[in-house]
Amino acid sequence: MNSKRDIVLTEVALRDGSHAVRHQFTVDQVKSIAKGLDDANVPYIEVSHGDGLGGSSMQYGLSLTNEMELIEAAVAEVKQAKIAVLLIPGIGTMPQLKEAAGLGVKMARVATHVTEADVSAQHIAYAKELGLETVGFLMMSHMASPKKLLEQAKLMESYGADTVYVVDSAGALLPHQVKERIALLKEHLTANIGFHAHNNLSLAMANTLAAMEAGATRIDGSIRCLGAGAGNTQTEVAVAVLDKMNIHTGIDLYKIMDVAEDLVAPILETPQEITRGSLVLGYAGVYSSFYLHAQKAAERFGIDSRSILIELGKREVVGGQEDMIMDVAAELSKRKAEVAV
Ligand SMILES: CC[C@H](O)CC(=O)C(=O)O
Ligand SMILES: [Mn+2]
Repeated sequence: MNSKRDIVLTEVALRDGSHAVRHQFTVDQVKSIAKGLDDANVPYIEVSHGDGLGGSSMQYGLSLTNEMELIEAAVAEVKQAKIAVLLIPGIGTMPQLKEAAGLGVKMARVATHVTEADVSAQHIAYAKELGLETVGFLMMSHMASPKKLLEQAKLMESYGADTVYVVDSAGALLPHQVKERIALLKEHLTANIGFHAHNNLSLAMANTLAAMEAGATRIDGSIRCLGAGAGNTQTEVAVAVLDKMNIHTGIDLYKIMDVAEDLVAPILETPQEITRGSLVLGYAGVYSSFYLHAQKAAERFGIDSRSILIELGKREVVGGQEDMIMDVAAELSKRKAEVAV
């Protein structure tokens, strides 16, 4: 197989998909999926808690299995793929990054809210010091103007990021908005440009193609759409579409289809589809990882999860503010009770 890839895909189901399975991945699941992805020649496989290293907590959701065990298991299974981790400064720590590097991780993706790139400086520098390929990951990119996004991307590049990602965490961006953002970064950065989509408005594939057209050379996918909210760009679909466009991903189409059908589909609690909840996430521009929390809060307070998500969107909540979900739910439920009196 020709090994030169036109587009480099990072498979995120074993990290972003952690949100969708309430962080309940087992060692056996990670082993079999990582092995299948490696065998299909996927170049990068991200493994961590959904909120990155150190995410296992009451606030973000407790992991069933220590993520270092999952990372170690994935590293042991792969022959050619590189294992990546996500780290959000303030949630994950430098010692955890060091531990992951010691286990054989090859790439660190340092994620911040789109307007807070400055908090990634130390972590990006440390990841480089550890010899890791390093990505700056600008989350909730729909919340910043293209000009602001460029300023933040430049910061990450100046800290040493090899690649800077535009991250559509809420699946809220429209194709022309993706194009505008990626094109601007492409014009002004020397780092590789990446794009991470969510499918809440059914635009993940279209947005990924728009990003590539504007110059992105790194993309993310989640197999069987196993990611937060409605999932990400579906990896096996992206491989098929890009193949039809004569864009070489290096990934074996039949093998990746089989991993999706035989290994990933059976572990989904419900099929990954655009439910009204995930649609509202994209429409309101709220973090996909807030979805399950909002559902729980809605059940607890007897209100519609959509009202919670729309209100969170109005308040422009950012990752790390999951505790606001219960506050908003309590407030809306109180308002509802007052109106009923
Ligand atoms: C809370 C971290 C988040 O899941 C990272 C990510 O994949 C995104 O922002 O889309
Ligand atoms: Mn994501």
